Amino acid sequence: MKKVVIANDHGAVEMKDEIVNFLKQKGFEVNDLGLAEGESADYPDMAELACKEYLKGGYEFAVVLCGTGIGISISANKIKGIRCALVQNSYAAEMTKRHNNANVIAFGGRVDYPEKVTDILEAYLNAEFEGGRHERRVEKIMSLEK
Ligand SMILES: O=C(CO)[C@H](O)[C@H](O)[C@H](O)COP(=O)(O)O
Repeated sequence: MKKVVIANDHGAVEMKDEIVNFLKQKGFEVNDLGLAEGESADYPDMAELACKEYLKGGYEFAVVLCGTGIGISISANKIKGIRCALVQNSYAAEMTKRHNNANVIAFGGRVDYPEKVTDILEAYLNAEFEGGRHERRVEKIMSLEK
């Protein structure tokens, strides 16, 4: 079964639950490392949890969420091997897979999106990395870690 790991801080519990249910309906096994209602944590810690678990291998991608998605995506992108995209709509979600081959996708639980967040995630799921000139650019992104 295809696996996904997900984590959230207290700013995105409801949205995390919506995404977990959606991914399960899509046939993913979801490793939910995030918070439930009433719990609280700092978003860099939740980014580290999800991304380090993802990097162990066996996962298709990871999802991270905080109130805006900003803090947790900044944190995720500090971890070697991670290309985290904070996406605002389906177009960005599709393109970050096609062009950046993002391995982590971030959302903000307190953000008003123009579409259902699950539709945005679906655009990412349905897209494929194009390779070609984008491979070279992704390699350049990764070489910035050195
Ligand atoms: O960090 C954030 C934005 O970059 C997230 O929105 C966090 O969820 C937010 O900082 C949490 O703030 P709170 O006052 O502890 O609810």
